[in-house]
Amino acid sequence: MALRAAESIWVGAQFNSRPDSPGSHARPGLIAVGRDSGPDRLFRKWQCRWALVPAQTSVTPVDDEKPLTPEAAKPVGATIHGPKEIVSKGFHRDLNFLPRPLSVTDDSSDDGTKVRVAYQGIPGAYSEAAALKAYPGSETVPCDQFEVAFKAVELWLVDKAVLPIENSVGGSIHRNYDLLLRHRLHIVGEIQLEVNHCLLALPGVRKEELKRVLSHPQALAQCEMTLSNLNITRVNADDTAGAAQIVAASGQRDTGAVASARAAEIYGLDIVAKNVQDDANNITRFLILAREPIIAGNNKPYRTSIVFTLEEGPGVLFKALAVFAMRGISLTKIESRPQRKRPMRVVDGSNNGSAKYFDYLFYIDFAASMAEPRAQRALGNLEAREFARFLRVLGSYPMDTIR
Ligand SMILES: O=C(O)C(=O)C[C@]1(C(=O)O)C=C[C@@H](O)C=C1
Repeated sequence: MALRAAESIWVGAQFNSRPDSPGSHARPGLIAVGRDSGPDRLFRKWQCRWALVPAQTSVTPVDDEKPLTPEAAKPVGATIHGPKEIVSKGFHRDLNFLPRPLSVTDDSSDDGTKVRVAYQGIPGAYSEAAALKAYPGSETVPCDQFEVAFKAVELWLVDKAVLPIENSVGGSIHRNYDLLLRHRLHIVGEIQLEVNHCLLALPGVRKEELKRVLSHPQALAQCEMTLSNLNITRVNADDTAGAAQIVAASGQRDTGAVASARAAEIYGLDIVAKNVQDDANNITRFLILAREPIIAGNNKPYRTSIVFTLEEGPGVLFKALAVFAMRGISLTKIESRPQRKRPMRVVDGSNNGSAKYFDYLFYIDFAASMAEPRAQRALGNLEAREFARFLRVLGSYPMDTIR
């Protein structure tokens, strides 16, 4: 029996199913196990595998089920491809009730209903457009804050969350980097959206009449030059569509909003100027988050996102990054964020007194899949050579290309 972990069993059996669905109970025979030693342990640690194991594991048997026989436990590989290929011997119930194994593309909910996707903002926000681009025909669920979207996934209120992480003009959305670490969701995909901002106002208003404009801070930053030229005061709002809604409700003719053409339609505003962003190529990259990771493949370009902290010493960041360069792996993004729980590090400079440094978390995206041995070795090296004090793989997922 493969992958019978002599070491610890560290992943539960409840993947891809709702807590109240019949398949969500831990079943004897099907459990996700991961080993914590061996050459590709990091990969296994992150990726987790399905294996069939006999009932005398720590899983509580469901009353009316027979324990799985060793014969039925044989086709370990079959569980990766789907429950239908599992030999049915030993089970009382329809095998379709079993939890689904992880899959590369996971775009339907377990019971065949529409995927529910959380986003921050209200209808007409760019994040809603990104959610629909990622999951056409899905049911989009507005959330008033980024953190609410994270919680909605964790609490099974939705299946996925689509959240902005960086913009080609405004840069990183730091709040979401921080939340990625604070919550235990997995990045299962990304989506890039061309953002074309419009200046919206009450019907009949000309853009010269506007004294004030409301929008999301990122959107205002993306239109910095245009708004300065028009000499308009900028006011922050929770999201672009929310700004449009406020303008529509306020009835103030001197107040406009920077938002999408769809927001103008929804909230009954006029578009007084189109494409008001400073850069014609204004692209926002969104992450797709889920409760379970996907199994990374290598049939298309993949990106992997990790976060780590470093040990002290000269050139440690250089050495950490070298583990990728030495294996020909390109880094596509590096972001550092202060460590909230340990913001300062005191380094004893002996005769010269001690110095205080800010302590950082490093978020790195690299262009390789965790299915590739070179990526597994790079991370193994990062951890084994002890450059990294803490390391977490946030996800390994197919890269999006502009469509
Ligand atoms: O306010 C919205 O419409 C959003 O979806 C948020 C957001 C962001 O947070 O960056 C998304 C895309 C644009 O870059 C501007 C704003």
